[in-house]
Amino acid sequence: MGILCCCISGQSSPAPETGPVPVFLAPVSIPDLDIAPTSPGHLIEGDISFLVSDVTVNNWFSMVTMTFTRRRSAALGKTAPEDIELPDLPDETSESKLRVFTFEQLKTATFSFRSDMLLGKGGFGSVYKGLLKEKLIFTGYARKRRIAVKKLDSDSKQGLRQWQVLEKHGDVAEPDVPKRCFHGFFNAIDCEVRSDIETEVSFLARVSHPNIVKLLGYCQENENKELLIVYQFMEKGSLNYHLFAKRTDRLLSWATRLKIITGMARALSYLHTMERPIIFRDFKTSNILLDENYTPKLSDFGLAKWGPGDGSSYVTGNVMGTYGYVGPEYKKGGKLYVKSDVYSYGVVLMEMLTGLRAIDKKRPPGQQDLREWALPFLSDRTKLRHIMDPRLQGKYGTKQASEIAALAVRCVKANPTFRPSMKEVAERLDGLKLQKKH
Ligand SMILES: Nc1ncnc2c1ncn2[C@@H]1O[C@H](COP(=O)(O)OP(=O)(O)OP(=O)(O)O)[C@@H](O)[C@H]1O
Repeated sequence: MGILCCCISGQSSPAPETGPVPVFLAPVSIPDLDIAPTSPGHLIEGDISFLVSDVTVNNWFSMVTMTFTRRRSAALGKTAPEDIELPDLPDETSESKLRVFTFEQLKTATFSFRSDMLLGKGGFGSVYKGLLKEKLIFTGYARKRRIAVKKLDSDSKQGLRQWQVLEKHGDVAEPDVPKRCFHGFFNAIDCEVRSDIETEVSFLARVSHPNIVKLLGYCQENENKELLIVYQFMEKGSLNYHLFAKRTDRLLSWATRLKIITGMARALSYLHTMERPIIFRDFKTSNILLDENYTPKLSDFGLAKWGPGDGSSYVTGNVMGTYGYVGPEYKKGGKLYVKSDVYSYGVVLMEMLTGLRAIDKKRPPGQQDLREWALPFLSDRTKLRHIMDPRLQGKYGTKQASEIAALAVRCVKANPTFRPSMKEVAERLDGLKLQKKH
């Protein structure tokens, strides 16, 4: 892969007072990033390499001009150096744009996978916070870009675990657990048997949406048997951490809840209306991540599956998902529809209204399954307030809440054909003009 390096010239002319300083960019092919500091105007060093190799010249141009503008503003006392932020990586994530990391790079970024960098553990590995050093030599400013690194356990059992969740409750037959095997990240998508991590990367590499977590790259070092995935860092972690917290400092306001459900409806609608639809299959609060502004992003495509591509309405195969969120047509009948995601979305809507988990064995009998218990309250406007999350202390839009409750009831209909499409759900939520503040 050719690497572009931007050289700057023409610095002798005085910089204008406003607007970006003119810079001249010359693409130069260089063999690696140990650039001899002899050519004037090198802007980069260290781990900035991925920016150089991944961004287009346009991105480079905006980065350079921005840096100049900020540097000059800083000199004029307008901006403190620590305010400097690098532009985000390009939005389009495609296979070719993904960065291939070495294990050493990710080890350094996570301080050797230090325990205090651990963000959480999931079905097939642990997720660590990482800091990638990026330095702009020209300005002398450095910054660390935050990333999230998912490290696959050597013996991943996610598929098995998901099966057990369903099986424990006696809802499915003895599962035929797929054997773990590795096809390579991008060849696996059409294989019947593939690992969750392959599925995750191969789907995430094909999608791009503001409400879907961005895949930045991966590391696949066979000699070390290491498989790692690198994502954008999501500051506030997963939705369930906030929604079910007892602590009031993690309380999600009504406006934030609306922002989250609207963003998720858009993400699912995007997946379902792709040329060949993608069924997410494991929609739940722990797979919704929140950034610093509580913008929600769908994550964890480990169970995602291509939807029907031949005009039929469902696909079949092993039943996978999480108990409490799986529609009856799939759980009992093994038929997976695009609208099976709509069912799971409806259950999440109920959780967002009530602040209660989809399934909680600690609740009194009759209340343990949220869908069963909440349906009569959700269907009757006059009863809705009895089940609204008490932590909201009544601070919610009554009309909005009843409209969302009515949507939830439609989403969890036993027959998938009676459920709305995610496109319709997204449009209805948009129509409520919900996104004023969080
Ligand atoms: N991009 C990210 N930024 C910040 N935190 C993250 C990110 N991805 C995951 N995490 C954290 O790591 C935890 C584990 O994530 P992971 O996707 O492995 O598992 P999960 O979705 O919680 O569980 P499972 O995979 O079993 O469904 C999450 O709950 C979340 O708190």
